[in-house]
Amino acid sequence: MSSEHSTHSRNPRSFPYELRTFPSRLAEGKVPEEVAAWQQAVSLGFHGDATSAEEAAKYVASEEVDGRMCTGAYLKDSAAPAGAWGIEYPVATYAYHRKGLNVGAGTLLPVHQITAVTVRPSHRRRGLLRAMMGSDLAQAKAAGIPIAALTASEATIYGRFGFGVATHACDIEVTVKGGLEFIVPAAASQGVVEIADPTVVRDLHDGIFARVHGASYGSIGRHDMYRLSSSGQGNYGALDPVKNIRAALHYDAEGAVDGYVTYKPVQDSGRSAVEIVDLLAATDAAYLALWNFLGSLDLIDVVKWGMAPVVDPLEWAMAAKRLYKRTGTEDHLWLRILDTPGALAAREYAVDGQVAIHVGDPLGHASGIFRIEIVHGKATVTRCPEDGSVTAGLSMGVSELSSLYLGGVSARTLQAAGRIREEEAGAVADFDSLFAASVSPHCLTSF
Ligand SMILES: CC(=O)SCCNC(=O)CCNC(=O)[C@H](O)C(C)(C)COP(=O)(O)OP(=O)(O)OC[C@H]1O[C@@H](n2cnc3c(N)ncnc32)[C@H](O)[C@@H]1OP(=O)(O)O
Repeated sequence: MSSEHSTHSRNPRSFPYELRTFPSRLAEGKVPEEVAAWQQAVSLGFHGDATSAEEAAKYVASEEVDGRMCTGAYLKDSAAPAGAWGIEYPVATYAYHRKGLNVGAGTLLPVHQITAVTVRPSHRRRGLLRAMMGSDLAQAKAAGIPIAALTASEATIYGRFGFGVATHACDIEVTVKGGLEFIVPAAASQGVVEIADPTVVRDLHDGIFARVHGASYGSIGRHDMYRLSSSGQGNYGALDPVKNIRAALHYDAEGAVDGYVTYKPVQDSGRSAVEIVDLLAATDAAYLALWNFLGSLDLIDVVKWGMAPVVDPLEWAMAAKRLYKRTGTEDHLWLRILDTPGALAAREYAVDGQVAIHVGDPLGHASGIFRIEIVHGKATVTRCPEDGSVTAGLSMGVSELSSLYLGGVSARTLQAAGRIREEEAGAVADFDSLFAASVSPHCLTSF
């Protein structure tokens, strides 16, 4: 039995549950009962509708593409009467799939993406999340995965497990009444934008996303359901196509599609608005041209988007910068380094230099003193003895290192926030010169 399929036993008095891990996959075209019960528990945890058999089959078919592994926590025994949710329904759920994280220089680092974390209301605050997380991160580390990731329902949950915010997403509102004016109009009118049936986006999604992913620092792989949700062809909780979603494609000079936007009209405090469902642009030209198109929509006052980058070229392209309003900024991608040398050596660095850091990790996966030496943009990371012979310039927790990893926040900022300690004068500045990123990391994927 592989470690990923193991059953864990604990003292029944303190932990009357067993954890079981299994793949989300169809068996002879049908959803296995264990997987169906797990899907119901997830719906319950997120206050969704009960999942129909037809929906469960579609979810599982999609999750099979991702190689999703599900963990359930099951009561070892229960006095529940027949028909009630007894030992066959998990009281807690947890899942992962593994894709890639763009860490620069064309490297897609294997990443362990955690999702579908729920604990039944009647079993909360008894350590179920802690048990599932502890067991899962240990297995990911043992499998050689250098980093874990999630997008969180609340910002207060995951720091204690060593996760740190690595990217943010912004809510923006762009006033487009009368059209968008660009400082360099030619930069926003390359190629052609044309309306398409949204089903076309479902089929184009994977190819275009692969290009965007490969080119976008901080991007994380998308699960299969994105083909449907981006194109309005269904999502968790609602598999019927959404009728008011529209799509426009961007064609490059050779006539190849290198970007798209899907959007839908919404009423917004008396204003006529469209909301972007998904916008993928493999080139700068496609990005501005798609915005130029959105700016040309008649009868629309404002375009809204919830996934804009922290530093957005659109804002700098617009003649009337004040018509671009950032209405919110939220934590988006949380990372959790599991293998400090592996993760740090994979990242791209702009300048050469060296720094030594001390990393604390209550779970032990990432902790130690590490010397990071960068030559020609490549890091060599050496674990140092902890016998006092090596002094680290900086001390931080794994959550802080995970936030610093992509350069989305500086060590100076975390020092000012009281979260990292400078042990040797100048170490914060040295660290920042090495870890600074020329582009702000941005991730267009939630999971
Ligand atoms: C990646 C994702 O899937 S994000 C989705 C997360 N899921 C949800 O939001 C669904 C609704 N919420 C839930 O199902 C549960 O409340 C969960 C999963 C958030 C927490 O599960 P629990 O089993 O209650 O957590 P557990 O008892 O293991 O608590 C572990 C620690 O986290 C803390 N904690 C748990 N939930 C929260 C919370 N919502 N906010 C702040 N702290 C929390 C606990 O206080 C405890 O802290 P401590 O060990 O430092 O004392």
